[in-house]
Amino acid sequence: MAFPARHTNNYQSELTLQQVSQRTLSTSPTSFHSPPSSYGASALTGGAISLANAKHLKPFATEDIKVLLLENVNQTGRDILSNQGYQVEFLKSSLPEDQLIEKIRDVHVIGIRSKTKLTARVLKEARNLIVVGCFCIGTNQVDLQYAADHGIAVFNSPFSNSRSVAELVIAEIIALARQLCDRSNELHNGTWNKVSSKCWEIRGKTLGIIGYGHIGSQLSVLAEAMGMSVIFYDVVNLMAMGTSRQVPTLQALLEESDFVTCHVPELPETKRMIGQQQLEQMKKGSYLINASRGSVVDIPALIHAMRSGKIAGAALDVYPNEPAGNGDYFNDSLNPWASDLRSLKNLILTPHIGGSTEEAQSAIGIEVGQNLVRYVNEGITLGAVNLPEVNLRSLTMDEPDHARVIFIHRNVPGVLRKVNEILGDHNVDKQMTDSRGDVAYLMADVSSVDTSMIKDLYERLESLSSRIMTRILY
Ligand SMILES: NC(=O)c1ccc[n+]([C@@H]2O[C@H](COP(=O)([O-])OP(=O)(O)OC[C@H]3O[C@@H](n4cnc5c(N)ncnc54)[C@H](O)[C@@H]3O)[C@@H](O)[C@H]2O)c1
Ligand SMILES: O=C(O)CC[C@@H](O)C(=O)O
Repeated sequence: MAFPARHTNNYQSELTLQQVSQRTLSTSPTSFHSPPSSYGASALTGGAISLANAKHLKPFATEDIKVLLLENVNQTGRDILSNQGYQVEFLKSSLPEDQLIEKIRDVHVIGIRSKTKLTARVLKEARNLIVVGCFCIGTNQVDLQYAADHGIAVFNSPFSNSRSVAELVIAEIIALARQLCDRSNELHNGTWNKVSSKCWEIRGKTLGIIGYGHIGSQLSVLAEAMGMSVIFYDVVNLMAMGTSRQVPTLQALLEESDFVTCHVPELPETKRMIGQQQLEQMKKGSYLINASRGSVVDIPALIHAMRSGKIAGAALDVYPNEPAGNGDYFNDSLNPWASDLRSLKNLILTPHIGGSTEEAQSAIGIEVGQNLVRYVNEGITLGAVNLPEVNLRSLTMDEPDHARVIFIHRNVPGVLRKVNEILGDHNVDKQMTDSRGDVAYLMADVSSVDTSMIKDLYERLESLSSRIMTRILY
């Protein structure tokens, strides 16, 4: 490459009118909705209503964008990236750290799901990386602060699989109440065991939801439709859906609920938030469900509570350690209590499939794929989880001598003055800057730039002491 790492090629971006108008109107991450698949089929893949006047941005350097997609990212996302002309390498599983480090050294874009740990140690080796796409909701697997401090944007799909998780939990509530999996397993083994003892309807029972965000609130609506009473506990004061009710403490929720289900993110405060003490506070004969993160429930404590009969059943979709790919890995060397867990009755164990439906994966592929393309091609950070959200309307063919300058920098006094001195020989048509913590993101479209000036602009911006990363798209 002619210039230091972390500047990038830029490819033609073919935009639909629909996208352009959404882009102009959207200023908040909450305004992002997962597009239906019919929308996604045309978006960024040569849609019928492409904006003829959109400027085709040219590469800054001559190399192609290299993309590494791990963990079986959906075809929709793969297509969006391949159709841009990027070099896309696709792997079905995640990679052990040493192999990940080898691969990540070259790539500009990486797409992962929940298994790939992008720690500071790994990201340090990612010399060319400009953006991470988490093709899922959770972003706890990425060191978001390290990424921001090094100008690497991180995107996710905040609610494309929420409905899938909520539906799985509904299925589990009924399955636990009826001991469905045990009866099915017995009959698979030839045993007819027709019992009604300790099998219940869910109508009239109380569901306690811990974490009333996208998934928790969706679940609340479904559970009430089936005749359950819903209470929830959340650190934020939230509007209750239907006739559900927020309770003031976790203990209040645990003491009142017949079913307790966890939908909190992985945070220091949520680590083992359901441990021995909380299990003791639950009603005798109640049920526990965890489809959030494996760190949230203390599993040895749950094993103890189930053996003692305090907890009548449980469903786990997530575990402290999960294998990198499919296979017979769920054993004691992965998690020391695995065989104890596997021996329990009325315990549903699923391999982190809460969001694994065709609908969810397809929508996630489209949403994250589009975010990545928009960031690589145009520097737009709308929806980023670790950088300020900055957006400018697209350059058009009527602006042939324009360049888009992106300057990610430390949020310290005096930077704008210095940047504008550098841009001062040109007309700054539009500019936006915003900060998030210690990192600020400046995007400016400048005119009267010919290609011979770009190297100079780039080098002068790179020489500023506040610089984290400079990109110039033209
Ligand atoms: N099993 C799966 O396949 C699967 C799929 C999607 C998401 N998830 C997990 O589920 C989590 C929740 O997803 P979401 O989309 O509903 O997230 P969300 O951010 O919309 O909601 C999380 C809620 O938890 C609350 N919260 C945070 N800390 C809390 C605490 N200490 N006590 C009580 N409430 C607290 C927040 O205020 C928020 O309302 C994700 O972070 C992800 O880890 C798992
Ligand atoms: O698909 C995955 O690997 C993760 C699913 C889920 O935990 C999420 O965070 O969206």
